[in-house]
Amino acid sequence: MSGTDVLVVCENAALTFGRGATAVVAVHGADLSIRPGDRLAIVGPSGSGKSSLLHLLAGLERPTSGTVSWPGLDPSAGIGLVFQADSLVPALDVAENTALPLVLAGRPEAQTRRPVADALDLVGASDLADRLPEEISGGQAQRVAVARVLAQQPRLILADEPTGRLDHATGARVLDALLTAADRTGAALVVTTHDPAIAARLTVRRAMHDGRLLAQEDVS
Ligand SMILES: Nc1ncnc2c1ncn2[C@@H]1O[C@H](COP(=O)(O)OP(=O)(O)OP(=O)(O)O)[C@@H](O)[C@H]1O
Repeated sequence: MSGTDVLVVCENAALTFGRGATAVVAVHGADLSIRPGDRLAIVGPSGSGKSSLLHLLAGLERPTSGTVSWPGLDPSAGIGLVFQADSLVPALDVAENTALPLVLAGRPEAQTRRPVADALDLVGASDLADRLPEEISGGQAQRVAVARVLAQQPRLILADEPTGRLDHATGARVLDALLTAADRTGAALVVTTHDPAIAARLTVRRAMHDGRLLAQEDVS
């Protein structure tokens, strides 16, 4: 595989918040490459640095030292982020919420219908299209949040604790949606989780502990 097939590369990438005595090293020099088709779980307890690492991969934070680069990807267009917190707009129905990033990017509404319908279908939420966020469950809302990312057809999906606040069965369904979508679109998928059962469903797992990304445990 050539170098430009690599979507994102972290080389000794570190992220420190604050300075001096109160500085917190959220990520110690992390080395990581993500390629098309990868299915990676970053596993660790609360505060271990998982979100911080994901933010580096997304380009939302700049490394304090080391580098993060995207040789085979335009990070402003090719990355889809699924956040843990509820992020649906209450006044918009499910279809409008799913279309929102495309509309904000300037796509005419008529051209959003197909990708929105496809994305809702992929997560099994087509029947919710006309409902408002207050009319759906937390698990359904999280699947819609996944659909909203899928509608943008990202080549790299970064999901930060997408199942964190859901019961086990609902969380498994959200993960099903992410895995199915990644398989069908060929996207790479990175999921952070503290749940070993969720991590077990990804192909490769890497543990994080006190900001350190530990060696790979490849289960494929
Ligand atoms: N904006 C910030 N300013 C200061 N410290 C921060 C900031 N963001 C994170 N931290 C600190 O960095 C460390 C890693 O936090 P991070 O959120 O990356 O961990 P996490 O593993 O994702 O935790 P959780 O599962 O609870 O979200 C923690 O000590 C946290 O308090």
